[in-house]
This record gives sequence, structure tokens and C-alpha cells, in this order.
Amino acid sequence: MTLDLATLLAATMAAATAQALPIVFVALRARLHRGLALWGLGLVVNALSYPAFGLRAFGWTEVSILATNLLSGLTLVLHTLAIASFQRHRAQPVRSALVWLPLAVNMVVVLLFMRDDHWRNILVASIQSVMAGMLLYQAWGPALVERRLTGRRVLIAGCAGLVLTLVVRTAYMVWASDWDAVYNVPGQVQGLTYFAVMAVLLVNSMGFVLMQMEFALEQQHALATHDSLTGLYNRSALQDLLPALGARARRQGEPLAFLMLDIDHFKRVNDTYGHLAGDAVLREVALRIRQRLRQADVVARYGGEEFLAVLPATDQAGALRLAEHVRKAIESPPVRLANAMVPITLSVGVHAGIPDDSPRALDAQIGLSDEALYAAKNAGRNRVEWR
Ligand SMILES: Nc1nc2c(ncn2[C@@H]2O[C@H](COP(=O)(O)OP(=O)(O)OP(=O)(O)O)[C@@H](O)[C@H]2O)c(=O)[nH]1
Repeated sequence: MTLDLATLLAATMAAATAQALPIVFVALRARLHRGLALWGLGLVVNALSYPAFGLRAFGWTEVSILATNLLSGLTLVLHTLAIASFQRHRAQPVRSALVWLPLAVNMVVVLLFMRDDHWRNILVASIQSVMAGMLLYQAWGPALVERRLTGRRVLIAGCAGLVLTLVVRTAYMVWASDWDAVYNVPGQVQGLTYFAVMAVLLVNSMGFVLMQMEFALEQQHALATHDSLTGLYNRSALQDLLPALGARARRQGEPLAFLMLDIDHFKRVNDTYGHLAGDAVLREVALRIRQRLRQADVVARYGGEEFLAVLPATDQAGALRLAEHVRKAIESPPVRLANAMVPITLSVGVHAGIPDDSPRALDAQIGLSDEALYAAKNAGRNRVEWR
């Protein structure tokens, strides 16, 4: 079997389409994926660039040159925008106008140098290097805090490979072109670019799909472990974290402190201002509690209007000081709602001690902080008690 150019292009187009369609299908069905539809569209556009290249065989050289450049440039633009769409709220995306600009310049260059293969190929490769650089910059995620996604690393590697390919292509064409020949792209350069671009597209798509998957898993994990109203840990996540906190306290011989915090007469807030106002108060109280604790402290929404804070390496005196600090922070200023200032107070039960190694040691400590809370409620509320 001989593999002529037409067969090679048809096979490549089939592979590119097979890569594009499942992504488009998933993106259209599950709209929560961010940027996946744009990515899929980019792959469809890329698949079309192969028959566009093949038009040369029918003598439509100029149409082919225009269409191939437009479609391959558009692939880069759509993929850059897809990553920007994924990054939104996480990193400063490149401005859309800036992404389209090199494509526009690319097309002007193609039109101006239509009959000059030498300069057109060199200039187009340079402009596409810039576009690939933008793709890499976007994948890198400037100012992005969260860098640990494996998919992102794959994408960054792919984008870096593309930049390298295009820079090498530009340099090689300048250095090794036969300037007297009619068609000046050396065969090795064409082959290298062809295979590198195909490989990069595969790697990048894999990376982008992995990023989506990891992000979805991360979101699911956050939903399962956090209270949706306050953003604090939920009770079951706290139960999962407690054994490790207890074991560390035992190993290091340091006390673990428990603060059981409960909003006073919260039912009245709901009855007076409505349930939505009650929710806003819960959010604000949670925020003020969290702000007063250290990074290593764990706070959970333990019940409706009850919170439990677990403070590593904190003795009774320290825990009481902190509890008083939090109580005051809730008492003043009152919580500001759209049309009211709501005075809120908090009762706190405190217990601290080194947990022993009995299986119920931590439950017993929590029980003591709960007892202390009841004592605070019985003693008139808006106060701190300890056991
Ligand atoms: N808005 C709102 N209210 C909630 C939520 N969860 C629980 N509550 C309300 O919190 C109130 C708790 O009332 P109680 O257990 O009687 O306690 P309290 O009124 O704070 O009185 P003390 O704790 O004894 O000071 C109930 O009215 C619940 O409906 C929530 O997610 N949002």
C-alpha cells in the first residue's frame, strides 16, 4: 500500500474529527464544563484545516493557503479562549482582543505575501509562535494560586512543545531555506511541524479534559465536605479530621481545645427578620469566627446555629481568651442587613486537654465543651464557660 498525500490528509482528518466529536458532544450535554465547547470547536476547526490543505492538489493554491492559515490560527485562538474561560475567577485571562489580534495580522500577512512563499512562511511561523506563546501563557495561569492540577501540567508541557516547534520551524526556515527555489519550506521542517502539531493537539486535549475532570472532582469534594451556606467544614468532614488532630495532640503532648459556639435566641432572628436574614446572619457569624482563628484551627458548622472550633496546641487559658475574643467580635458591631442592624450574641463552651488514647476520648472532650455551652446558656447567654 502506498501512502499518498491525499490518504495521509484523509487519515489525519479522520483522527482529528474522532478527537473533536466526543469533546463537543460532552461539552454540549453537560454545560457545567468550562471552556470545553470552545476547545471542541477548536478541534473541529483544526480537523477542517487538513482538507483545506488538500485543496492545493486541485490547483486552488491561494484559497488553500488562506483557508489553512485561517483555520490553524483559529484553532489556536479558540483554544486560548477555552483556557481563559476555564481560568475565569482564578487567574487574569488574556484580553480577548489581544488573542484575536495576531490572527488578524496573520491573515493580512498571508494576503500581502501570497506570492512570496519565503517571506510568507517565515512571517506566518513567527506570528503563530506568538499565538502559541499566548496559549502557553494562558495555560500557565498568571497569578494562579492553584497549580497542582495534573491536567494543567500536561497542558503546559504540550503548549511549551508547540512554542518550541514553531520557533524551531521559523529559525530553520530562515537558516536552511533555499532562497532560489520556488517553494521554500524544507521537507524536514514540514514533516517535523506536521507531526509535532498533531502530537501537541493530542497532548493538549488530554491535558484540558483532565483539568476539567480534576476540577469537577475538586468541586464535588468541596461540596461533600463543606457547608454550602457558610463555607465552613460540615459535621461529617470534621468527624473525618478529628482522629488525625487527636493523634497529633497525643504524640506531641499538647492540649487540644474545643470551642462549642451557639448563637443566642437565633429563632427570634428568623421570626423577626425572616429566614433569609437568618441565613445572612449565619454567614456573617461564621466569617467573624473564622477570621479570629488561626490557619491551623478547624471550624465546622456543627448544627443549625451551632459551630465547633478545634484548636491544636491550645491550653485552657488560651482557649478561654480566644473564646472571649470571638464572643466580643460577634456582639459588636451588630450584623448589618439590607434594611436592619441585627444585634447578635454568642454563648461559648470551652474544654481543653491532651486526649488520652481511648477510642471515645475526643467525643468525651466535645461532650465537655457542650456541657460548658449549656452552662453558659443557663447562666444568661452571651458568655463563655469551661469544663
Ligand atoms: N435561617 C436559618 N435558620 C436556621 C438554620 N438552621 C437552623 N436554623 C434555626 O435556628 C433556630 C434554632 O433555634 P433554637 O434551637 O430554639 O435556639 P435559639 O433560638 O438560638 O435559642 P438558644 O440557643 O437557646 O439561645 C431554629 O429556629 C432553626 O430554624 C439555617 O440554616 N438558616
